Amino acid sequence: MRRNHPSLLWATGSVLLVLMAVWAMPRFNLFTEGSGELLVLHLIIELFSVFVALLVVVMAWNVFTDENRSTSRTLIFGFSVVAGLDLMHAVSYPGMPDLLTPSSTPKAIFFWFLARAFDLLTFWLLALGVRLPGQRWHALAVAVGVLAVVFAWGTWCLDWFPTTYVPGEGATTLNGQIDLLLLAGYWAAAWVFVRSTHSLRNRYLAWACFLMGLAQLLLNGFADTGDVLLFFGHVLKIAAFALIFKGTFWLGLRAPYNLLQQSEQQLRSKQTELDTLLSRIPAGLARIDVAGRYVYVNQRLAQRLGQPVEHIVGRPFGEVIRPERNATVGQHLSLALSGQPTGYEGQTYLVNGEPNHATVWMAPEHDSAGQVVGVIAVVLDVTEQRRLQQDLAHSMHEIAELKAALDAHAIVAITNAQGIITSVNDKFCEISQYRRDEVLGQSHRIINSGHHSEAFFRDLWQTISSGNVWTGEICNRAKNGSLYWVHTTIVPFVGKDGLAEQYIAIRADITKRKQAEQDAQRMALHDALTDLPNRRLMAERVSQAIAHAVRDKHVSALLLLDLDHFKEVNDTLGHAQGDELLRAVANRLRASVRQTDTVARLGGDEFVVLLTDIAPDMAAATAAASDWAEKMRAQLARPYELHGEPVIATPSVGVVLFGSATDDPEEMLKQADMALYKAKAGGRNQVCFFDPSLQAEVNSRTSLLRDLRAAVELDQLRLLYQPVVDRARRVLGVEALVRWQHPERGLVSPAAFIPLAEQSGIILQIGEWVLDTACAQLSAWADDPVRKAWTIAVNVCARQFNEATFVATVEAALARAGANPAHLRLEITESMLQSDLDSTITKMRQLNDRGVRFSLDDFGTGYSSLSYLKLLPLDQFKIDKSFVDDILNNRKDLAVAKTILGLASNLGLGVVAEGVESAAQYELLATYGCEAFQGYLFCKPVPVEALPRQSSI
Ligand SMILES: Nc1nc2c(ncn2[C@@H]2O[C@H](COP(=O)(O)OP(=O)(O)OP(=O)(O)O)[C@@H](O)[C@H]2O)c(=O)[nH]1
Repeated sequence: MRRNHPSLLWATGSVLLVLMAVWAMPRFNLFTEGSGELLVLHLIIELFSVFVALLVVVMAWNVFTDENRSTSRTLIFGFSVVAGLDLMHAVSYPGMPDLLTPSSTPKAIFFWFLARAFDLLTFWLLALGVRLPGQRWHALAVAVGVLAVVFAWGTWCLDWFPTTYVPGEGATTLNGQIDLLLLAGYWAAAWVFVRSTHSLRNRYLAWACFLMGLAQLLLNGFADTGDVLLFFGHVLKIAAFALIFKGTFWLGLRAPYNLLQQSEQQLRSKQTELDTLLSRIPAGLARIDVAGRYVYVNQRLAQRLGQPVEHIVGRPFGEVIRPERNATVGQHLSLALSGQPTGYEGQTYLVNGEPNHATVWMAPEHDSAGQVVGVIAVVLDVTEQRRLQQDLAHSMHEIAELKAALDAHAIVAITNAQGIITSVNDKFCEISQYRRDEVLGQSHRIINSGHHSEAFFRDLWQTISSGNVWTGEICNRAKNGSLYWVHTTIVPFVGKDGLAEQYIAIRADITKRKQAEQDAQRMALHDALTDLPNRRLMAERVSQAIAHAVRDKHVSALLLLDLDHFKEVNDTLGHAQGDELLRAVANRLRASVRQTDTVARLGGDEFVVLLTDIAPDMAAATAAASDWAEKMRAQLARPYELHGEPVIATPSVGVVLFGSATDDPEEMLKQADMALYKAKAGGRNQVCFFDPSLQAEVNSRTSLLRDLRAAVELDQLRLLYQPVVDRARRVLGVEALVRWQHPERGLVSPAAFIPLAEQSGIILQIGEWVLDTACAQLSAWADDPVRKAWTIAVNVCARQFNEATFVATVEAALARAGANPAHLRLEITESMLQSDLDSTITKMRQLNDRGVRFSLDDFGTGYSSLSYLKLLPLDQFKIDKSFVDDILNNRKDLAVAKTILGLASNLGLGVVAEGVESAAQYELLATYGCEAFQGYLFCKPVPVEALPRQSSI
């Protein structure tokens, strides 16, 4: 509406101006009625209207587009009628030559009114958008019909039309009323045009209607045909027709032209858009004509071909592409030109020499008649795609290999989120012994061994269902009921919602390792020889037994058993037989206890029996334990049969009872050991109970041992020397004897500390010290004229001699002191010769080769086999003091001494008699050939300073 305001203002302004002009203007006749000028002018004006109306018709006939056809029918009909009627009006104007009937003002007015009625009708049809049916020629034919009727009416039947003009009086009232009616009709039409679409045409037509109305206003009430108002009215009509022409011309000629321009513009922009699109799409495009020439290539293809677009277009493909592609491209082009779409993929090289993969499609292009006019080719670079495909294939291959490797080595199962097995590999079936169809659809419960607690599986599910990896060891049960262990890793596959969708379980068979672990664990807690629990397990069992005993208020007993002289079995029958005996002992012990009791081997020939809950109180327990212990002692004391030979191995048994919370396993074992010690000391093959008085004895042993350990470092050991003399009492050498000078205990006798030193191993340290000291002494005597020929005899105990490093230790001592090995004499005992004789001989020979000499100490007290004596590099025998002591009264002792002397003589060895305390002993021994003597008769063991300074005593 706002856009119409200026028009409305103009219209209102024009109306007011015209009305004011008409009002103010003096009325006069411009032309004399019927004058020639008037006629010519009127004719020109009307012919102009006719011309314009005909132009409109011609334009509507030819130019209007299809959608305006209906409008064009209205225009053709309306303006054909108007042109005809205006022509009739002009021709019938008074003064014009007569046409069939005389020209007259009423006749001219009749045709005028009808002409206006039809142009008003046409305006309304256009304003209301009424579309006339039929074809253009229908509209023209109806118009011609109407004209014929109206012409006939105006020519011959004018009387039928009301009088609108009276000559001499002018226009009638009716004339004025018709004018006003027309005016109203025009302006109403103008208003409808304004209110309808705001097209340019409608605006022109609105103005035309308005001017036509205005013309009718001027024509209203004109006096005669020469009236100035009549003239102005016609002028306005010309103006109105000019506007009609303008409006219809715009619609009919300008608008299509504009449309054309617009279309061209759109076409151009579409073309640009298309070009941009075609150059941007990730494919090369080409149109090739039937002659194989490029009609179009997009930028991408041109780049690919390495030439600018303008160089390619118009040239045959063979000149543009690489020569080696000619055959393939030509072949497919021919196929496409034959009307068959085709495509291929191939490798080529780009201008920069890079290899390139492309897929090419060729499709025939047809014209409207269906003839093939060319080919559209699409070239798609698939290098990256191929590379990805290759990578993918490679990855797939790798995954397949990985899977194969996994399947070959791991047990794999996949389950859904609910734990239902959806896939298993062959290994799974192999180890579980289930067929694949037996496990698919089942949960892992099918292989549950019952070994693990519910909490174990709860924890597992909690871990994996929250998206975490679970790793652990699981014991499963195979179909045949056997158990197998797997190291398991369960990996959840988490979906987009963060929840596990499926699980993959990868397992490794660790049954063997588990078995080994269990074996190792068993070995750690059991004795390999007898398969009895060992010391560690026994300690645990004792702790448990203490707890039970306290809880149940029962007394239990711990028995410590040690075979008597087992060492002799080893020594005489061999270690293997010793083992056999230990196993037999273990079996007898096992067989003689209840299931709830425990038999353990502590080591060597020591066994422990734990008898739980034997009685409710100590008195009863003592009796019960005594019975048990006696029973066991008797069982073990029965002869054994080792390789057909009967062997006796009695046990000594130490018993300790327990039942209070303060009992400590280690302490109890010590107490049992004390009782055992007592049994051994009491003559063996007997049972002794632990008695607190034993404790004191043990304590004193312990403190002695503690002091002994420190003795060497604190320099508390002393070496005494006892001379060895010949028959003329000339000193041949000395025997070194160790003593312990304790600050509080005083001089401790060797009998008190040497066994303890041997048991505890301190003897090694002491032995080394003795060797060092003796060698140093030899070295010190090297320049002494009296003592330089003396030998020093050093006692070597079994433990020391059996050390693998014994030879090296002696050599090192000699080397350190720079002593002459020939002056060192090592005294070994018979018992040392009973085990591993070969090694003994080797060691002795090694040292003997260096010059060291050997004496066999205490000869006659042991079980020396005479046969091997000759194998040993011995230098002398020593007759034990026990034979010398009673040699004067005891014939047997004398016989032994004589035998030794005889044997030595036969073997070419020397003999030293020990413990010679009286001259009678000395003389008797000398009588039987003894050449060397040692004893209080000559000299007690004395410090080096107290040794005689002269060569004889
Ligand atoms: N055959 C065999 N002998 C062993 C084994 N372990 C230790 N021995 C030997 O067992 C012997 C234990 O000796 P002891 O108990 O100290 O002494 P014994 O000869 O039994 O004398 P008493 O116990 O004092 O009556 C030593 O000779 C060890 O070498 C073993 O596993 N097998």
